[in-house]
Amino acid sequence: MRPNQLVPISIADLEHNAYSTLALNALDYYRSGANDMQTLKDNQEAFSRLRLRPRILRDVSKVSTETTLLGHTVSSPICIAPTAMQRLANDEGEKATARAAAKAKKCMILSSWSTTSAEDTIEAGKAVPVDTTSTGLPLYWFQLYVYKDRAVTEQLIRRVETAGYKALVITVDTPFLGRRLADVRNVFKLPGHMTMANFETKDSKVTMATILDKKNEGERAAREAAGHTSGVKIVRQESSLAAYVVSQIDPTLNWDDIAWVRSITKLPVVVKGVLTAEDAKLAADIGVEGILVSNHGGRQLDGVLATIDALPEVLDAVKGRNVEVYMDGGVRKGTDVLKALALGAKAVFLGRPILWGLAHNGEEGVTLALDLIQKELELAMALAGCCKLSDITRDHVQHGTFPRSRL
Ligand SMILES: Cc1cc2nc3c(=O)[nH]c(=O)nc-3n(C[C@H](O)[C@H](O)[C@H](O)COP(=O)(O)O)c2cc1C
Ligand SMILES: CC(C)CC(=O)C(=O)O
Repeated sequence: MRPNQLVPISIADLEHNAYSTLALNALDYYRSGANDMQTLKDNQEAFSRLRLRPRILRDVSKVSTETTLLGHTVSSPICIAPTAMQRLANDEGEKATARAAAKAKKCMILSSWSTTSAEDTIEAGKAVPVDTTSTGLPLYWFQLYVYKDRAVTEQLIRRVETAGYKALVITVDTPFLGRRLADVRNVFKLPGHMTMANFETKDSKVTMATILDKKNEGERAAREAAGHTSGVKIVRQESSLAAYVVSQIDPTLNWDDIAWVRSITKLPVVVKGVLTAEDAKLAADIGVEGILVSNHGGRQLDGVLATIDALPEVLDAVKGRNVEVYMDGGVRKGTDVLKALALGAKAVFLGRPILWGLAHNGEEGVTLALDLIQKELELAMALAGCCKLSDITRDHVQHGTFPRSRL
């Protein structure tokens, strides 16, 4: 361990350590939110505006967090959100995360923009022997960005169906990339030896580096055509990711496309990026199996509600409908998980905490991150008088610090 690093006993410690482990390019990409990062900050702060209402004298000697997600039993409602390019944190990247998910029997969503292919990632998870002393199995879902080229999208769906992913999570909050200022300043790009592994063909390796090089070539040609000499400082810098999103991702995406995806696959569909009652109703009307309340970790539209604050209106809007509701954003502690479950979320997903674990030491670090927050949840449940997830109710949480009787 480096001199200023901590022996990690919380997600906050893992984050602290990652700041001195990761290269600036990767650290900034992982930690940033869009623009002023108001929503990024609020995602965590909103949890601390909620207060817990524990019950006592309930025999909490045994606590179970087992649950089901779209019909599959997993050990816990704590899951892994899709984060792109995990090999920036550790060379084993997505494989390390998949193995840690397998050991913990938790659900992992793989990003479309992983630096390990969908097949190699799930194979790494499947190679981990299953712990038969408890029920449940690891579960892998695939996050889908819908490409302009629908043939590319469909081909990817077929691949992940064959590989064994059990749901498609369509991200709907990224018609364009949010403006993350640090990435713009760093002119973020993926190192040349890493690829967007799901989009590699024999003839062309899609790397951020090649995309950026092409773009800079274009800019140089434009400057020269305008009478400037080459070597002039680039005035309009851009992150290569933003350019990649513009070139590949379909900003015309709409509800008909969600219906189209549903029509070409038997896999259940989860819509990721819902923040309002209006859209939750539309998602339920179209028949999706899951809604992930998410603001993309504060990386897209800055100034939107913290997800824990948006969760209640989404839940109210689809009450009684056949759709599971999950949330992500700012979940860092067991008590955060308990608050989200008390409000009614079926599960929570962790984004950056997994990356901090990966940066700490690959698979072991992800296992540690998952274990720390899992143990915190179990303790919080016991201290709140809950032995199983169905014991957790909306009465276990309230807004603000006034006793409920005086609100
Ligand atoms: C570095 C990074 C990369 C991400 N990549 C993706 C992605 O490829 N697809 C996606 O749907 N969401 C992506 N997200 C958003 C996460 O899935 C998730 O919504 C968010 O990280 C949750 O917030 P948290 O980081 O506070 O836990 C990314 C987030 C981060 C921090
Ligand atoms: C490649 C990016 C669009 C992945 C992403 O969703 C993110 O960086 O937030």
